[in-house]
This record gives sequence, C-alpha cells and structure tokens, in this order.
Amino acid sequence: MASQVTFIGAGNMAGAIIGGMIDSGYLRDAITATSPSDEMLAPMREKYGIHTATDNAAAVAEADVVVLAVKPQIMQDVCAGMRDAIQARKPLIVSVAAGLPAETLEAWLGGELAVVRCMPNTPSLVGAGAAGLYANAKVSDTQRDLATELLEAAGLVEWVDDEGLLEAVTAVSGSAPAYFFLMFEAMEEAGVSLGLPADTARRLAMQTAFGAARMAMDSDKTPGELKRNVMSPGGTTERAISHLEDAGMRRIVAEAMDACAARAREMADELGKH
Ligand SMILES: NC(=O)C1=CN([C@@H]2O[C@H](COP(=O)(O)OP(=O)(O)OC[C@H]3O[C@@H](n4cnc5c(N)ncnc54)[C@H](O)[C@@H]3O)[C@@H](O)[C@H]2O)C=CC1
Ligand SMILES: O=C(O)[C@@H]1CCC=N1
Repeated sequence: MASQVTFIGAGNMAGAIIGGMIDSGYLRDAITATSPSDEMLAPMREKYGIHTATDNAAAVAEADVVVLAVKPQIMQDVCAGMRDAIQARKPLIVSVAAGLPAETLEAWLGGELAVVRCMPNTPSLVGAGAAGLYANAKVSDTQRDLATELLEAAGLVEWVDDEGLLEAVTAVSGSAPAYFFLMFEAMEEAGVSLGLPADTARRLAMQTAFGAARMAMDSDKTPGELKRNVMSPGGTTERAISHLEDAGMRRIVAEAMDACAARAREMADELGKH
C-alpha cells in the first residue's frame, strides 16, 4: 500500500513534487494537499485528482509523510497549529523550506521526529529539478528511500551527510537556475547588439544551454574536454573563452556562490532561533 503523504502548502514547490509523483504513477488517493483557502486547492483537485483540506491538523492525522511546503517565515505558526496531531502520529517530516534547520523544525513540532530537509530548485516544476537532501539521525532507511522516491519524481536527488552542506547545495543548485537565466538575458542582449532579433537570440541561447547540458550529462568527457573540443586553435571560441577567463569569470562565479552560501547561513541563523 502506498504511504499516505500530506503536503502542508499547495504552491509552486508542492505542485512540482505532486505533479512528478503522479506522472511516475503514485496513487492519487494517497496524496493530500492543504492551504488555508480553497482558492489554491481547487486547481490541485482538478489538475491532479488528489485530496485537499484547509485544516492542517486534521490532514496530518493519518499521514505517513508530512511535506512542509509553506514559506519559511510562517513555518513556526504552521507547525504550532499541528504539533499535537504530529506528535500523536510521528510521521516522517520532509521540509523543502529554505534556511530552516531540521532541529528547529523538530522542536517546533514537539521533538523526537524523523526529519528530512531538502533544498530543491524551480526546474522541479518541469520534472528537471535538482535537490540536495539531509536526514537527521531518526530517519530510518525505509524513510530515506521514501523521501528519495518523492523528490526523484521531480528530478535529481543527491544526499549530503552534513546539514551545513545544504548551504553549498543552495549555491550550486537551489539558487542556480537564476544564474543561468541571467546568462540567457546577457546573451540575448549581446545577440541583439550583434544584429539578431531578440526572440531569435533568446531561442538560440536557450537551445544551446539545453544542448550543452545534455551533451555534458551524456558524455564521459569532462566539461573541460568538451570545452576544448569547441575551441579550434586560433578560432572564434578561443577568443571568447580567453576573454571570459581574462575578465575573471571563474572568480566572479566563486564569489557569487560564496555570497549565496553565506546568505543561506545567515537565514538559518535568523529563522532557526527557537
Ligand atoms: N521557489 C524556490 O525557488 C524554492 C522554494 N523553496 C521553498 O519552498 C517552500 C514553498 O515555496 P513556494 O512553493 O515557492 O511558495 P508558494 O507561495 O507558491 O506556496 C506556499 C503555499 O503555502 C500555502 N499556505 C500559506 N499559509 C498556509 C497555512 N497556514 N497552512 C497551509 N498552507 C499554507 C499557500 O496557500 C501556498 O499554497 C518555501 O519554504 C521555500 O523556501 C525551496 C527551494 C527553492
Ligand atoms: O532565493 C532564495 O532564498 C530561495 C532559496 C533557493 C531558491 N530560492
């Protein structure tokens, strides 16, 4: 029998994971999503055919897994409202909230709980997400497999054995879709400066990124080797890559990712006080 999974919150992240679960054949009848108003829930019922509820405590009463998918800023109140129901059942807690430590969530829900903390990203919405997962010591192997199954429905899953590494995951994948979107903007603008229509430049840039990612994932060559394969001696790519290297592209990327991880640590400190 499928494990009963209740999503607290029915927004982007919950929708992405639920959509993936259904596409990979998870039993609709075993999935519930909650939100304070029925406005967010009607589309979930129509699109996915799952159960919905506006009462969080009632919705977790028979859950084997509770996925916390509300904004970090309201999480403490949301946890307080279902604490007794969670303690009565002790389901696996899976949180996708940015910045909130597993220990804090466990405390807010009354303690002694198996907690998996995830850092997913928005490409989960198209089944191409990348998520880092961390399990506290109370998570069993079966629960770990279940969390993998749920998150893999929305893309790649990588486990880390130190919770602090989720800050690095935030820098490498959680926030990183935005780095690539910035690159698309910059390439479109530069393409327009070179005379291309904006939509042509955008389509070419995006398809090239998609092709490069797919090629790198399918190949046993390193990204460095694939890069050198594009660079004919004395040719155009060599000129472009030299410019990026001389302008400090690697340093800029490293500094941006350091800043991202530092902010993730700050957020954990700000949100995690309990
Ligand atoms: N958007 C992103 O790139 C990423 C988001 N996350 C995390 O995912 C979590 C959810 O984010 P989104 O799905 O983007 O937000 P969202 O705003 O799309 O969804 C939040 C949902 O919570 C519901 N909600 C509000 N109060 C509630 C309550 N008292 N009880 C139950 N549900 C309630 C809202 O109705 C809404 O359905 C956040 O904690 C965020 O940190 C994590 C990684 C990436
Ligand atoms: O920008 C943020 O804080 C969240 C966490 C990762 C992606 N979005």
